[in-house]
Amino acid sequence: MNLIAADGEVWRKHRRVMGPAFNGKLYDLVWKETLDTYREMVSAEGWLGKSSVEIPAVQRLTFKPPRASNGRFTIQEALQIVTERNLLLSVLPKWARLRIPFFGMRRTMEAFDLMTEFMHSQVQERKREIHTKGEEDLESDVFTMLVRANEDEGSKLKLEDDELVSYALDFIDQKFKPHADIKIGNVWSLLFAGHETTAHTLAATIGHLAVHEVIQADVHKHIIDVIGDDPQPSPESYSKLEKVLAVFYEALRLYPAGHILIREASEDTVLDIPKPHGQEGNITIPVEKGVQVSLNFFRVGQSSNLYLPLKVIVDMVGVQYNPRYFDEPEKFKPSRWCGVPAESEIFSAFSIGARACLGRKFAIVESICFLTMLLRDYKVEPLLLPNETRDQWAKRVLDAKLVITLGIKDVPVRLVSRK
Ligand code: HEM
Repeated sequence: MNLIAADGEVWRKHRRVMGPAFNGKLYDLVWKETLDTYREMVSAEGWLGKSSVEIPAVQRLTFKPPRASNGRFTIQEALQIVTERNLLLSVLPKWARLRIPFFGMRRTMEAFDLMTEFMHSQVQERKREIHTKGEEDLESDVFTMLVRANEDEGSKLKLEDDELVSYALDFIDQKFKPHADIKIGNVWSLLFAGHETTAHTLAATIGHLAVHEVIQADVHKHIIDVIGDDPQPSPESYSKLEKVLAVFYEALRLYPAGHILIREASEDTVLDIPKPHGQEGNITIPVEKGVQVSLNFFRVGQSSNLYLPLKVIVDMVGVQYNPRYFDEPEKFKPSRWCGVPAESEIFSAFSIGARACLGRKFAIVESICFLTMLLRDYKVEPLLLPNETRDQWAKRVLDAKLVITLGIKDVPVRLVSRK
């Protein structure tokens, strides 16, 4: 069980353990870490002193987690392999995983081992700190909170070892028969929830700014107005950078990383939903307790008034492209977010209500900081193929790609130094 998968009382327990870690102190830390990460990236990529650099896929940068290595490959590579491969692994019995000579299976298993070792070493380090440091000297980052809850013998909020760092995703047993052994501790679930989603959205933001020169110039001016050439802008700048937030929100609306949400009716109920945009009246759908609910409709025939509910999922792409809420929904128009209050439900890509994304502000602070620094220092241009126009680039690149989360295809760009 983990926070994302749990329901009812178990969910409440996990949320009570993790919720307090998502506070102002954490967001200041996220801001500072992101500044350091940005600087490290510029230096490690060898961009210093160059007037421009070409990046065949900007995802190569936005997907990079912290550096660490076991000599075979880095945590960066391991995490990428793990996120790409965990579904493939789940449909192979354990014994077959090391024996199957193709699909880079050995490398995949090594990546899992490295990630697991890394997680356990982090846990051990946090445990040492918990036992040796005083209360006031302990960090209040999410990882520390989770390990403390794991150490909290006798407490109602104790997290079991399984709930901390375990990982098993097996849908096939040793004899190739279907079964379900799923254990994804909170640390893994946070990694999956936070890493790919943010990385995809950053890539989509950069891709759209590359072809929307006027919008990019306006955002750049705004950044200069707010932080000037300060090499270490303070976390307080965050709340003033609303145009950077608007481009991030708009990219996330176009590519909602959490593209499906599963909901189960906890009691018999009736959904009363407006007909598609431009049509009068509502559709009423009875939903029985236990049914998994969809807000997506399938119209029977061209003109009939019969709608069949597809009772499977909440279709987040449908919500974000609904012309009832967004004019010209296919267009990249960040200005639609200007002046929208933070608590408005119109921005729903992190979901809304009790089960909304716990990492929303984490993701936003991190992304605003990264985009602000990148766009202040570099102009982003599309990296065109020979004889390709910008419009052709946009048609080729600005399209969706689905792995576990929804994202954008590889975004090739040129960064031109503004210094
Ligand atoms: C752009 C980045 C992100 C997007 C678009 C996003 C989107 C979402 C969505 C749509 C949900 C609801 C899922 C559902 O109800 O089935 C969710 C839940 C959640 N997200 Fe995020 N997320 C992002 C980043 C993060 C980050 C950085 C973290 C952690 C550091 C995080 C942690 C979580 C957690 C723990 C939940 C489950 C909350 C609960 O059920 O109580 N997310 N996210």
